[in-house]
Amino acid sequence: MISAYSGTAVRAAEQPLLDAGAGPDLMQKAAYGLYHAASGLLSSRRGRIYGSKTVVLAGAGNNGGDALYAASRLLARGGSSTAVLTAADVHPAALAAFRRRGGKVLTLTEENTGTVLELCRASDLVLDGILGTGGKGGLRSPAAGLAVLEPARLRRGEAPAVVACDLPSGINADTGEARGAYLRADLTVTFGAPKAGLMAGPGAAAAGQIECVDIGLSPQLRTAGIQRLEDADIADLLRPPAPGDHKYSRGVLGIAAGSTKYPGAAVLATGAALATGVGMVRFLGPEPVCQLINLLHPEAVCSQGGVAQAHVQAWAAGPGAGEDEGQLRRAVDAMASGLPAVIDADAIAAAGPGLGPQVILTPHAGELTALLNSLGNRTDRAAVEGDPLSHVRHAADLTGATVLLKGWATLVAAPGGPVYSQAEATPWLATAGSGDTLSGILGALLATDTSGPGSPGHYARLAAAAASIHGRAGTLSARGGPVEASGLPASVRRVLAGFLQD
Ligand SMILES: NC(=O)C1=CN([C@@H]2O[C@H](COP(=O)(O)OP(=O)(O)OC[C@H]3O[C@@H](n4cnc5c(N)ncnc54)[C@H](O)[C@@H]3O)[C@@H](O)[C@H]2O)[C@@H](O)CC1
Ligand SMILES: Nc1ncnc2c1ncn2[C@@H]1O[C@H](COP(=O)(O)OP(=O)(O)O)[C@@H](O)[C@H]1O
Ligand SMILES: [K+]
Repeated sequence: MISAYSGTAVRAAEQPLLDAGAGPDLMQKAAYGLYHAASGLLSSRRGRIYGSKTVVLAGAGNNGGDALYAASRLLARGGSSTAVLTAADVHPAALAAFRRRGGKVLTLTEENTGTVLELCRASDLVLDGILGTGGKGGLRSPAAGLAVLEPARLRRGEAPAVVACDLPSGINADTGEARGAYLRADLTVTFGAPKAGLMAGPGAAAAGQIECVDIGLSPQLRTAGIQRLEDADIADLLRPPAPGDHKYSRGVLGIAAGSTKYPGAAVLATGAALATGVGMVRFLGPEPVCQLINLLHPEAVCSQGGVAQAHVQAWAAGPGAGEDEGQLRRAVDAMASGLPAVIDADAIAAAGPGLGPQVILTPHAGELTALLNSLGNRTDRAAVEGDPLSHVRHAADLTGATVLLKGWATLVAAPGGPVYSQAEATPWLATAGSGDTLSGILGALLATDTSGPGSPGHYARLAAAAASIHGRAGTLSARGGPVEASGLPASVRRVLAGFLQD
């Protein structure tokens, strides 16, 4: 499990060490970690450090100090380096050390921004040390002019690798918000602990890969702001069948998805649930959709009955329900059943206060906006996309349900409890029907779960695991190209086989 902390929490953890005079030592540890990661990147891109060109973007605070000390170490290995100062009062000792090693220095102005961008693009590496956890708001002029710099991962052809020192400059370390211009990175080398702002919203998309350097803060860090499940955590949540199992002991999932208008959603949700593994799928829906499911997934048991008549361990309801009154009624009944229930798409609008954490709402940003507005919380989609962390937390607290907000980094908030962020997906997953498969995956995990409600955040962990499996399946399906939602179940099977074999 990776635990991320707000910038505020990390700064509070640093304070006793700073009070004890350990500031310079912490900075050297941070700078060494940054140098180590940057030199690894340079070696993999061009074979050696000797002869490499680095541009350091250095702001007024300690973040600039870290970056300058790291660049000094690269200079010592035969690289060349130019420091571009974005503020007047850059860390004096770090700047002096950089100069002593032969680094060149220039000051950024609005007039020379074009030249500096060319210098960056002609280099091998850009170290972003403009702003760290002390940053307030987005980048201001003249540094704001550098925000057009694209990291190598987003460019075709030659481009410098951009390495963010602690966090991409301009990103809010607590929330991941960008309240103005910000830089994007290929790699973020973060100090002490990952910042929550690297795992949510614009910050998550800007950070690139995240590497954490231990500078000895762990004993001081208490409550994580965001957690991320890793392989072992997900494997722990999976329930492969045991020798004594039969189909009912494994778990039965009730699916109320699809409508005569959107029959495909039923096929995708059912296909993904079967690929994730359940004892049985009981499918409820209108006659023509049942016929389609019988044809494409003959193992599913179909009926046009209601939720009360179906004996299941969990529900997945809502995908492709459209305005089908029968399906929307089933989703409402599933929410009220007390059983674990994934509620997606059109059915999310029926959610209100007083739900339990076993109800998992799975909105995208538009659906979350509508839900919050319906609960009297005026907001718009841009605000949700700008600060998904606060909005997903708020929705979980207002409804009492677990809320999974889809996106590049999918966030899952338990009411009053932990928040998880999973970012294994590829933007190719942003395709019609992909959300329907997520409902099926999560429904199957809920139906086969035998550990019960247990600890707070249990359902949020299952939802995070489903998002991770879905994201990995998307990445496997894509291999750098388009994804068709109907191909996802096959990849889900392969992802799970990987977990179960390890
Ligand atoms: N404090 C420590 O001992 C350690 C801190 N570390 C580094 O220190 C950083 C935090 O250092 P600081 O507190 O100096 O903060 P920053 O390095 O983030 O810099 C804040 C400075 O930038 C200015 N500023 C704030 N917002 C601005 C904006 N939007 N535009 C232009 N200027 C702006 C402020 O006036 C202040 O001078 C961390 O992110 C990390 O990189 C590391 O060296 C590890 C140890
Ligand atoms: N930019 C993105 N990068 C990675 N994954 C994304 C991105 N945008 C959306 N996704 C994922 O794709 C899926 C889309 O779901 P959804 O919007 O419900 O689609 P649909 O309703 O058409 O099935 C979600 O799992 C979401 O997390
Ligand atoms: K930075």
